[in-house]
Parts: sequence; C-alpha cells; structure tokens
Amino acid sequence: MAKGKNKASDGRSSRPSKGANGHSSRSNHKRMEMKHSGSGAGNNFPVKLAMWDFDQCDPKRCSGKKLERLGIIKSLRVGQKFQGIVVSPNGKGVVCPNDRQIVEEHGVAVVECSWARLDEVPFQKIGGKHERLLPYLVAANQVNYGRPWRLNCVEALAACFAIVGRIDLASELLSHFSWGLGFLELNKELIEVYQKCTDEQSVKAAEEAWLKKLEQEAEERKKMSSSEDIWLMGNVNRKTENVGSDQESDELATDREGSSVSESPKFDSLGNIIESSEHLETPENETRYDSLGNIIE
Ligand SMILES: C[S@@+](CC[C@H](N)C(=O)[O-])C[C@H]1O[C@@H](n2cnc3c(N)ncnc32)[C@H](O)[C@@H]1O
Repeated sequence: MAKGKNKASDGRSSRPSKGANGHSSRSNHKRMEMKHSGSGAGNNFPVKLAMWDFDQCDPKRCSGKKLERLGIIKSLRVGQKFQGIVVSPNGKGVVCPNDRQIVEEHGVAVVECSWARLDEVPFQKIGGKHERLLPYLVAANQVNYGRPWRLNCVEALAACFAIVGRIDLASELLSHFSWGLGFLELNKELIEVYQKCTDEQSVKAAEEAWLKKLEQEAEERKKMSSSEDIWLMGNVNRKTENVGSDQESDELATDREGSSVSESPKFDSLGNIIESSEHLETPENETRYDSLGNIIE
C-alpha cells in the first residue's frame, strides 16, 4: 500500500533523495530505526494496528510514519472503515477496560494528522463503529511533552492498550521510541486508576475525580507559595519594629538573661539573632586565641 495515500498531490516527484552514503534518506532512516529498536522490518505485532495518514506532519517526528516504516502499522485509505477501536478526536465515548475484547480481536486505529489541521480531516469518511476519545493522560513525546490529551499516535495506541489492561502491548509499542516508556512512567498512577474501571461511565467518573484532585492540589500550591513569599520577605514583624509599634520589638529589646540592653539584637539573613559585639568582647585579662587556636599576645 502506498505511503501518505490520503495526502492531496503536490505535483512533486515522490522519489526519495539520496543520503550522504548514497542510499536513499528513507532507507538510511529505516536502518537507524532498526538499529535503535533492535528489530527488523515486517515486525509482527500481536494485535492489528492501522492509521489514516493525512501527511500533515513532519515525517521525521511523526510517530505513525515511524511505526509504518517498522512494518508495525498498516495504512488505510479515506473511505475505508475499521472494525476495531478507533482512537480519534472525533470519538464520542472514551476508551474503557470493557473494550478489551474488541482491541484483541480487531485491533486499534488512529488518525495521523496535525492537531492544528483537524478541520481538514474528513471524519465522516473514516472511522468505524467503535470511535473513542482518550480520557485525561499527559503526553511524554518531545513535541507536546507535558500537555494533557494531546498524545501522538504511538502514545494514543499505547494508552488504549494500557487502559484495557494490555500494558505488555503498550510497552512493546513504546519501546521503539527513545522517550516512549516515559509515557507509561508519567501516567502510571492514572493508568492504574483507569484499569480498575469497567465501562465508559466509570472511566469518565475516574477522570473527573482525578481532575478535581489536580485542581485542589494546584489551589494548595498557590496558597503555599503565597505564604512562602511572605517567608522570603524576611521577618515582617522586624520591619514594623523599626517604627517602634510592635509588641515583639519590645520583647526583643530584652536580652536572654532578662536584663534590658541598650542595643537591639542584629539578625542574619536567616532571621537568627547575631550577638552584639558588646557580648562577644573578651575581658582584658583573659587569654585570646586566633582562628587557628594560637595565643594572641
Ligand atoms: C493528531 S495526531 C498527531 C500525530 C503526531 N503527529 C505523531 O507524530 O504521532 C494524534 C492522533 O492520536 C490520537 N489521539 C491522540 N490523543 C487523543 C485523545 N486525547 N483522544 C482521542 N484520540 C487521540 C488520534 O487518532 C489523533 O488523531
């Protein structure tokens, strides 16, 4: 099947350019990938994988294209429907553990396109009976690292496998990417939460609870950081002491033995009291030492 078959023709030659060693850049790329993943072409993945490729992304960064070069995913034409789970921005329900049987029997498909050009995708001519969104998960890929919901194709496929309890397939797929397993690490706790669900409603409820928890944590961090700001400003009470109106300033004017000292104590940058030089002075008849312990005459 031809690559990028869903792309509008731009009239340019499709012949691949030669790399520095005289081989086509496409075959150089493939050689490097096989080296990295330690597997050859025609890699057999235990479950059917497919994609509609609209050739809107940079081929060097495109995870779908890489899976295709590795022989793991099959390309579909516009007009072709898919029987398995279609993980798509056009999905209505979310992927849930109850989808496991469909995944294992019919596989998973994605839509390889740009997030910025979703309006150009003819969603009515692609897809299938089981179109799904993914619940909240965070991208670990180099393009959208840390962004929730915006996963790339390999992450989307892996997320689907992980949610239905096939973490083995998710790991296998992601292991072809240097950053790949980081996706499972980053989302470990949440994936475990989704795995314990059953149907779509329970995944939605778990997602909502998680988002609420994130919101609360963000609120707490905000509160903490504003109280830390006050701490960083130093002893705010000391500042008011300068105007002589604070009760604590009066207390500080009394030394530790309880006697009143004429000089108020000094503070270091951490707010510790620095003894006044008056108290550190050595009586005249006492032996004095330098910092090395030598007697000072
Ligand atoms: C928009 S493309 C971007 C692909 C990217 N250029 C790459 O290198 O893989 C990502 C595809 O993954 C699937 N996907 C990612 N996140 C998703 C989500 N939250 N819900 C549904 N599908 C999602 C969809 O099939 C989507 O079209």
